[in-house]
Amino acid sequence: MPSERIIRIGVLALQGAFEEHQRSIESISSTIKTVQIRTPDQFDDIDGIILPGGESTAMGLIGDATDGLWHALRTFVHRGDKPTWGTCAGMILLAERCVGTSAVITKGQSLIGGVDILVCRNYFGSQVSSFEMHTPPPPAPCCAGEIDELRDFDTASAFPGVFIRAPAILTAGSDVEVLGKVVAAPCRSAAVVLRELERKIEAGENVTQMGVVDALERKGGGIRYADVRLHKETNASAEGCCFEEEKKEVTAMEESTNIELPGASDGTNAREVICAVRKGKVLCTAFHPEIADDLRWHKYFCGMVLAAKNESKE
Ligand SMILES: NC(=O)CC[C@H](N)C(=O)O
Repeated sequence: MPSERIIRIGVLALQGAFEEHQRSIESISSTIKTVQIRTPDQFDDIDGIILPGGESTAMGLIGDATDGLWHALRTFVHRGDKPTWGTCAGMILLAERCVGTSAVITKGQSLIGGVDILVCRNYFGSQVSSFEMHTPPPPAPCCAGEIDELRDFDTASAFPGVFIRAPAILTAGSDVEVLGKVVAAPCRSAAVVLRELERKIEAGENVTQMGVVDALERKGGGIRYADVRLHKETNASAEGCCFEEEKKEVTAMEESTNIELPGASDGTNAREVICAVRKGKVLCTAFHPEIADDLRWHKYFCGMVLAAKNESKE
């Protein structure tokens, strides 16, 4: 195999599921290799990069503290000639706007940006609320004819989306192609954030970042986290109560603390959110394809890398 036919995909290796991505990519074909990226001088030698899932706040802190790394990564992504794929925390890094940011960082989350999306961190709940659900499959990879293993692609069956403390995309700009949506209720802290976000939007504010704590501490009309109950939870517990007194208590709490979210007409707060997008050469997925037993998203990304490599030769 001539070396120019080898594809080299970098995987940001500061923290998180980078080894799982490497295993998935390398199991596709012997012509596709991966390399762990930790320093700014490594970007010239790769044909594309994956920003893995893990913890976006931690990655931002490490990235900012590593001389030149965040600058090199921003340059790579924003130049837009080679593909980037962010999964879960990696997707958060690629967002232009982010709500539900951590209380640990007061100066805001250190984002790479590049995709006009507004993400809500931890929309689907905490680590213990991790789950798997059917999500739309990716489109067939382009240039599939060039690598045997990318052919015969199943575009019909659902993809097993693994959501681990996953973010949701709330809105996407007009230049962003939506590749997948799911219907899900926000977890309690995300519901607080969404309600405050909606209030700010109605007041004409342009929100680029907002922390959970910012949403909670608003003066006059602010709510205490401990008081918050979602419709789904309160309804379920009221039904499950054995004692009248307990039932009354739950009902009273429901009246005073339910969060009315926009679009929650069915009383469950469930809403349609976006879980996969593409903007030019940047791909984002909210879930973790690297731990699903299904290589289709990895194959789709390899198709993007192959197409960009062909383009650069023209
Ligand atoms: N599995 C993940 O990547 C979780 C992402 C995490 N909630 C974050 O904000 O970074």
